[in-house]
Amino acid sequence: MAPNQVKSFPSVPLKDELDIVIPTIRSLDFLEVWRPFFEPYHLIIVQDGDPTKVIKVPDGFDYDLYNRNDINRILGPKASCISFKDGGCRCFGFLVSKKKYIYTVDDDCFVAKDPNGKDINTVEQHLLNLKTPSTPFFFNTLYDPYREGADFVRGYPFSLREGVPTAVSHGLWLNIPDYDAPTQLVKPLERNTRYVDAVMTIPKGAFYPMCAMNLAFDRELIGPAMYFGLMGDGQPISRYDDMLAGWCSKLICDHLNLGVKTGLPYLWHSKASNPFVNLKKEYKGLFWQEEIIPFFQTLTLPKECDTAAKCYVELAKLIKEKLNHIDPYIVRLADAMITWIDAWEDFNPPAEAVPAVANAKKDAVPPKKSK
Ligand SMILES: O=c1ccn([C@@H]2O[C@H](COP(=O)(O)OP(=O)(O)O[C@H]3OC[C@H](O)[C@H](O)[C@H]3O)[C@@H](O)[C@H]2O)c(=O)[nH]1
Ligand SMILES: [Mn+2]
Repeated sequence: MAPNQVKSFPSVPLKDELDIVIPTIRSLDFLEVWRPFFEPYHLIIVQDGDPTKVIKVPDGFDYDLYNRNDINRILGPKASCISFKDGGCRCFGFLVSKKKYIYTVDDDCFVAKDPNGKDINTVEQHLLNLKTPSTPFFFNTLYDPYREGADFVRGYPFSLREGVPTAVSHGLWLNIPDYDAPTQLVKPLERNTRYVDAVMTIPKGAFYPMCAMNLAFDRELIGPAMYFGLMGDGQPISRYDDMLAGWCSKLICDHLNLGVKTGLPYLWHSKASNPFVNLKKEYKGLFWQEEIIPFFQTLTLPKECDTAAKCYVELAKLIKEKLNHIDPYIVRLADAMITWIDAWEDFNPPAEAVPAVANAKKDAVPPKKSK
């Protein structure tokens, strides 16, 4: 069946293909409203903050919960690359998962309703987005041609209609939009009530502010690039975890001819974090990005970089070399990017890796398992 004939998607949960990763420093009570959609899946919960705090997981969910002690024990010195006191700690869950797809969601996000009043199954829509091709080389004005009731419009080159594999599916949010602190401060009461029934491929060469609140990706295609940086405690910046991963993953997707989609599904984001606290955390990013983003926009990776991991190592080197004048932190970040790839390959050995390394991880002490 040609990809543009994929019009619907079995609602049977693909529990062997996807893990759900949740970073939390608060509570997991939100899982109750997601139960119909999440219960079939394995959850990887990354508990941030005080590891002695007991975070209750509602009964009936299959999960592994990792706190900071687990991360330190499992990664050893390489744990230094995982943020503490920042939602970016979630990338530890991406590392230890063994599934093809990841869905990551924040603990203040709830099930939204579509215009017909139907609960939105975000997992199902993300899987549809990821399992149908993207069209980064030529924009289809009727948006995603692989969706029910859509197709390629007149003039769309037939040579491009197969599309490319989709690596990232970026969902959106009703109610509290993902605004930066200055915008939150001047528009504290603004709520997003606009449901746009569209999924579109972000064109090759265009970057975007990737938000991790409602995000899915193909680990096998782009997992190594989904590092959420060194943020939070002990770092000069926070809340740019997903932005860094967005810049890096989009550059690498463009280089490897992989696609990134944004749009449906929506969820309901309920918690507006404190804009004054957020400003303190993210302000350096507001002006650093004015220099970092043009760096990404003008960067070309060598053609020898034919995997996400190889691209990422090269990118870390270039960031260290070209951006270190911004702040000494950039050097630490670039080094942490390399540590991340080392840790990634410990858990996800490349085909030619020595089996002994892979076995070493089997001896790692298991985390707190579900009941
Ligand atoms: O120190 C921390 C702070 C938060 N978390 C967990 O991360 C998730 C997001 O936290 P929060 O809802 O407070 O963030 P927002 O202000 O809504 O903005 C988010 O936008 C999307 C990205 O996730 C971004 O990183 C956030 O800035 C939530 O699950 C918290 O429990 C944490 O683990 N450690
Ligand atoms: Mn939030």
